[in-house]
Amino acid sequence: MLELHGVSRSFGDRLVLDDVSFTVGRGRLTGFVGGNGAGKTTTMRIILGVLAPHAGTVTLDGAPLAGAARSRFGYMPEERGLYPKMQLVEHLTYLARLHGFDKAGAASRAHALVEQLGLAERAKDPVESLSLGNQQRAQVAAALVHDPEVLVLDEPFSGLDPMAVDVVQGVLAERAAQGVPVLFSSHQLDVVERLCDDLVIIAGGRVRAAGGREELRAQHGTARFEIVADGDVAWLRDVPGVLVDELAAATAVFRADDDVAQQVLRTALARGPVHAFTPLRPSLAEIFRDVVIDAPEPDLQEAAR
Ligand SMILES: Nc1ncnc2c1ncn2[C@@H]1O[C@H](COP(=O)(O)OP(=O)(O)OP(=O)(O)O)[C@@H](O)[C@H]1O
Repeated sequence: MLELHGVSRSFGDRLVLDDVSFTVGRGRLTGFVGGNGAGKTTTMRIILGVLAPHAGTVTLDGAPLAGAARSRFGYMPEERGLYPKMQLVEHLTYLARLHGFDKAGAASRAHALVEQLGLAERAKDPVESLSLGNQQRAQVAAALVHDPEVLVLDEPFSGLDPMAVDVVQGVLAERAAQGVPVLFSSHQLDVVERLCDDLVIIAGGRVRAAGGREELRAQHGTARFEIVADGDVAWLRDVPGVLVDELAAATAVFRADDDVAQQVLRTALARGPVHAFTPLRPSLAEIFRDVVIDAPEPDLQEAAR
């Protein structure tokens, strides 16, 4: 397990990370979500050891990270950095050589990755001639070239079409299934919602929520239910503790706590057949609004003084 504990960092007198703590479990795809300037890249650079924290620790399975341990990390930085003139497969072979693979091993690794990321037909193309989406896939391949023990990816899904998202997600999920902690940042809440097991939501340099996707859905947002009955369900309006959001003849969406919802179901069944009764979990966008937008912005600069 990769763990950040109490990580803080300032630039000049600007505090940009404030007591950031979270874990990235083995076998879990962890999405790191936050708006522009929230502190995602800074956090990732600290994990990688590119930037030093001013306070706090980063550990892997409880052990502090030395340089050698980090050489087993795979990182896809925000600023994409492949040599534009180099052929894709040649480039990946070169990177594998830098990581200590022998010539044959490096070439076979490069070919396997090109294949896995759906770039086989582009293998001999110079990197600069690839479409943006394919360059992005190439960057993911570059982060994976040495079979890393931990994967940290800054916006790996940005600019990808839905098919490419699935390809990259498949590759990351496979690494996660092998026990690799995988942390990726994203602005695309719908993508994160679909792909990740765990979530870390950061805003203004502070972690606002972290945990399993389902756990967070259960904790945040209002519990809502949809009911589809046989006859009119307008009677719902008169049930104490029920707030009807939508009503159309035999279908309604309402808010209520779990006990009241169960009572509604019993009442509905006593009245006639119920075709569907579904808890509607809040979407990630709703949770994000709940924990980020609705929460008062902490005055980090004040806290830094
Ligand atoms: N080297 C630096 N010097 C000064 N300020 C910096 C530096 N790097 C980052 N910052 C500031 O730290 C804050 C967090 O930036 P960071 O890049 O970590 O955010 P982010 O969540 O990755 O944002 P984005 O989604 O826009 O990439 C920002 O206000 C940024 O301006």
